Amino acid sequence: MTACEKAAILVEALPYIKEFYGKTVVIKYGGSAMTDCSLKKAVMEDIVLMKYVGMHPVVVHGGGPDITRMLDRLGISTSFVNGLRVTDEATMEIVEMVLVGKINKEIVAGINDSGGSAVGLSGKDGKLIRAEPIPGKEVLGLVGRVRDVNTELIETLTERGYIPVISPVGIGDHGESYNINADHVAGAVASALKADKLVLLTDVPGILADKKDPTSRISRLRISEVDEYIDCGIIEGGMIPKVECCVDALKGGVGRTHIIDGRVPHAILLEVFTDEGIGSMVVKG
Ligand SMILES: Nc1ncnc2c1ncn2[C@@H]1O[C@H](COP(=O)(O)OP(=O)(O)O)[C@@H](O)[C@H]1O
Ligand SMILES: CC(=O)N[C@@H](CCC(=O)OP(=O)(O)O)C(=O)O
Repeated sequence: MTACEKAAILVEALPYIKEFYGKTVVIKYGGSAMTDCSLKKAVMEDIVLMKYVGMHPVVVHGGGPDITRMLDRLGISTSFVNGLRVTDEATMEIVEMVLVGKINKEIVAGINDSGGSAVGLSGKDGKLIRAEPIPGKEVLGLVGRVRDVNTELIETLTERGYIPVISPVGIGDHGESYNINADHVAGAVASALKADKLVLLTDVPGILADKKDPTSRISRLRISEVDEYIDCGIIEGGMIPKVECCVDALKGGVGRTHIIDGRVPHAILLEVFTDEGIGSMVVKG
């Protein structure tokens, strides 16, 4: 690549840097996209770069595959209903250990190693994510939904130059833990902060019309089309909470929502700073 071409790439980013200067971008980093080390490093670098050009990235992470691996090792069986893990007390203990104790600290260390200052928080810290059981879903046990987000804590950190990294474990009225799908937490955090963008990183090129065909990406999906896609089974499993979270976020005042392929190196940079629209956008209407 010539020096001129390199400069052209930097200049292409200029309008986006200007547009998002001082704006909040919530990034959901899903367990399925946490595969190899170089990809993880690229995600950390993208987040740190966003911070240094004046945006306020806020990270919400998942870790479903790691939780499942740990439950397997301990001989605890696990199951999902519409993408949500059925969570009894023994499962909750492992969910919290893996998400808060392991994955959160790995991401914090990775961001710090790439030159940022990350602060790891579970939903219990500063009552960040107050949660309650999902009505009518008793079968899911300790799975919760977000009742309230302590935005002041997040804003205090971001304004002082820190990058908050949030685990999707909520706190109930009596200090009890709730397992919340990380997509739902990301959507609720983005809405509460009135974020400009919500970016969900996962392990597929976006919402696919045919899950077996990676070229069948739907680049824009309107809110009004979502139920039909879920009812006919095109969107299923782990993609359901993702799309629902985009819908809730848009209704909650978030500017744009994107589901992108975290297996593409520097997918966040491509999404935020270039003209290339990657992944799927869920839009109003
Ligand atoms: N229509 C669809 N398009 C793409 N992926 C889909 C679709 N329906 C279901 N999926 C599944 O959703 C998965 C992503 O959700 P999940 O595994 O929970 O990811 P993450 O850990 O990133 O939250 C994909 O790997 C895919 O198997
Ligand atoms: C209720 C529920 O399903 N909680 C999720 C929390 C982690 C998560 O959401 O991880 P991903 O983003 O990697 O899927 C779970 O137990 O797997």
